[in-house]
Parts: sequence; C-alpha cells; structure tokens
Amino acid sequence: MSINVKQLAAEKAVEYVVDGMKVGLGTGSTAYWAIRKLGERVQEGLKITAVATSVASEEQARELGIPLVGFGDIDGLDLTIDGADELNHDLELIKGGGGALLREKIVARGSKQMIVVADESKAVDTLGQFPLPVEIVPFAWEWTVAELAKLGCTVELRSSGDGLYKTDNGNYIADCRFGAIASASELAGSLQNITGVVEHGLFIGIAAMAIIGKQDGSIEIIEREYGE
Ligand SMILES: O=C(CO)[C@H](O)[C@H](O)COP(=O)(O)O
Repeated sequence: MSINVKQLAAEKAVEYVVDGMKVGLGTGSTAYWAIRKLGERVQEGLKITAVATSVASEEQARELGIPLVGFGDIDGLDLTIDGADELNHDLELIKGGGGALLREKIVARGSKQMIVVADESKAVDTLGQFPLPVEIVPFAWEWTVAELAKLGCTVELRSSGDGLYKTDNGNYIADCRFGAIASASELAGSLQNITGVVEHGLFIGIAAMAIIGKQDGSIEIIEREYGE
C-alpha cells in the first residue's frame, strides 16, 4: 500500500507549531494536510492565529475552526508552512503551480521562518523542469508575455475552463518554460525588471527548512541559515 507522502511531510512540519504562534497557511495539496493537522491540534487546545495565502486555504481553515486574521492586522508571523513545485538543495523554490504565489511570497517574507513541505518528486538538482509561474497584470498582457519570451522561455498564459485563469488578486499567470535555470537569482532580477510583472514564483533566500516525505516512509530535512 502506498503511503501519503504529502501528508507525512506536512504533519511533520506541524510539530514545529507551538502555542501563541502566528502561522502562515500555504496553498495546494500538500499544504492542505498541514492545515488539516493544525485544525486537529486547534480542536485539542492549541492556541494560534493564522493568515491564509489563498481563498481556498482560508475556507479550509475556517471550516476547521482555525482562528484567522488579516495579514495587516498583525505585526509579522512566526512560521509559514507551504508546499513547492520544485526545490533544490540551496532551498531555492519554484512556487505558484496553484496560482497563489504572490500572497504566498508576501506571507513567507513576513514570517520569521518558512518550512517547505513536499514529496520527493519535487526535490531536483536544477530548477526549471516545472514551468515558472509569473503573475502579470491583465492590462497589456500581450506585451508583458512578449517581454517574458525575450528572456529565452516559451510562455503559455494559464487558462481555466473556457477563459483565462485569474488569481485571487485578479491577475493572469504566465507559465514560462525556461528548461534548466542556471542562476535563479539572475533570472529573478530579470523578471522583476519587466513592467507588467507583479511577482514571479522563484523563492530565493526565503525558506529555512524543507521537509521531504519519501515513499519508503522516511523524511529528509534540509536546513539553511540566512543572513550570516
Ligand atoms: O505554490 C503553490 C500554490 O501556488 C503550491 O504550494 C505548489 O503548487 C505545490 O502544490 P502541491 O502541494 O499541490 O503540489
């Protein structure tokens, strides 16, 4: 019987949550398990407040009775637990497969610590197999997409049903296929320079720990220190 490796990683991360913490709730099918476990612990008496990174995570947390506050109502978060689409050994991430990258990055940057939870298929030597999600404003999106393509990627505007996918912030997502990304920080700089780009899914120097669940039932933990 195969085990649920996403659940394995997510529940391990929830062990780092203690009374009084302000917790950032990630988005996606791995973060889902972390929120579910947090809900159980809240029902058992854990005292936390939380900020959600998407409407979906907010609804899940509300149903589970996790006390929610707005990001602007508190003075920073202690810990954010979130998934990733890819991560390397330097804890550089690609995020945004679920379209929540902007709020996810704000919440993670506003936290003292971010723990990434993932199954082993997400751990890679070189980022870039997963198309990099870039959130762009709808105005002049054709121009922004053309500017993105000049960086050497093929760009696909994300669709949903009959129309274009819209983020919780009302923007579009351009999925950019770069292939192997030699330098995530250089690429991040180039993306930030394009007017029309709201945010990109490269998370660099943000995550302090990754908890990776494996099919054999084991867990790998990667840790990094920043600002030394
Ligand atoms: O960045 C994200 C959403 O914007 C998710 O964390 C990422 O897509 C991973 O999702 P999953 O755990 O479902 O594989």
